[in-house]
Amino acid sequence: MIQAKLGFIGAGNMNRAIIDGLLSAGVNPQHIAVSNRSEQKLGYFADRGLTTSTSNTEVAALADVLILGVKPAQLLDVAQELKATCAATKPLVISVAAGVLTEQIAEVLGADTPIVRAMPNTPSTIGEGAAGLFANSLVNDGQRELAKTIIQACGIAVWVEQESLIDAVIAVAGSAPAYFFYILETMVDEAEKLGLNPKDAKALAVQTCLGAARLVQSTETDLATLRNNVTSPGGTTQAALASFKASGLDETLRAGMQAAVARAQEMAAEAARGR
Ligand SMILES: NC(=O)C1=CN([C@@H]2O[C@H](COP(=O)(O)OP(=O)(O)OC[C@H]3O[C@@H](n4cnc5c(N)ncnc54)[C@H](OP(=O)(O)O)[C@@H]3O)[C@@H](O)[C@H]2O)C=CC1
Ligand SMILES: O=C(O)[C@@H]1CCC=N1
Repeated sequence: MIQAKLGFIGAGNMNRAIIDGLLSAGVNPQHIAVSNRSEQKLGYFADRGLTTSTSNTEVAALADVLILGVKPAQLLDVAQELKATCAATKPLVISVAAGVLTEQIAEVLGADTPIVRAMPNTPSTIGEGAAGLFANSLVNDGQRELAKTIIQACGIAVWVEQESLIDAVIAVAGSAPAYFFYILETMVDEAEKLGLNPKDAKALAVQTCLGAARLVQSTETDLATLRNNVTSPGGTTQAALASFKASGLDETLRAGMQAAVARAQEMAAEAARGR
């Protein structure tokens, strides 16, 4: 189990999801400290036995691993605030921010800073996260293992060897829970319009989503074959899929993922301009 002291900067949605995942995985709450600029969100963590503070430097001073979970636009200012503390304590830095490059963080914290960029997602909160990790050249093998252990406690994690691939991870995992929630919202709404009551509509749509995902995970059978197994020739599924195709669903999904990547690239430029 993780013995390192973990310091989380930012108590928002993503850091909270990681902390929830770590606590469910059995990480000692006394090994976790969390800061947030406003006090309100810290009560949740204090109630669970974590050290909390509105001072980022106070939390950073306690940390072997510092997880930066503020919004991208705030990340480099927060790094500036933490620079002196990090110079003294030399933590492994993990940034979960979309768009902000390790090089940009190192420009603020110092060129000798080991930095991992993690791109997790919010199902981490129930140990079902999917994350990508990239390490700069200062991260040693032990730190790589530690970073992966922390993120994997909340789900699965894969290393990418080029930082630009973190943007692909954003498109397929970081942002992607929202795509599925959006699809489910539409499916539930339409099922209601077709006459099902809201409770049954949601239960059926959500269980189908879960069942389909679990079926994929449980078998070597490829996705296209699993799809074909549902699609009787001349039947209802074929009619639905033909309608999706005719209205350009494939291109729509691809364009959405590309838009996520393009936005991540813009955010890196914005972070650079903001300083
Ligand atoms: N949400 C997601 O699904 C994912 C998010 N990410 C990344 O995670 C990061 C956080 O996103 P998310 O959790 O959604 O955002 P949230 O707005 O929920 O959380 C950000 C938190 O940072 C706090 N904060 C802001 N400035 C400071 C500061 N100077 N010092 C201390 N705390 C501060 C905010 O406090 P306050 O409440 O007082 O404003 C807020 O609680 C982003 O960089 C995002 O790119 C990555 C993958 C997925
Ligand atoms: O929407 C965002 O920018 C963040 C990054 C991935 C998920 N949420």
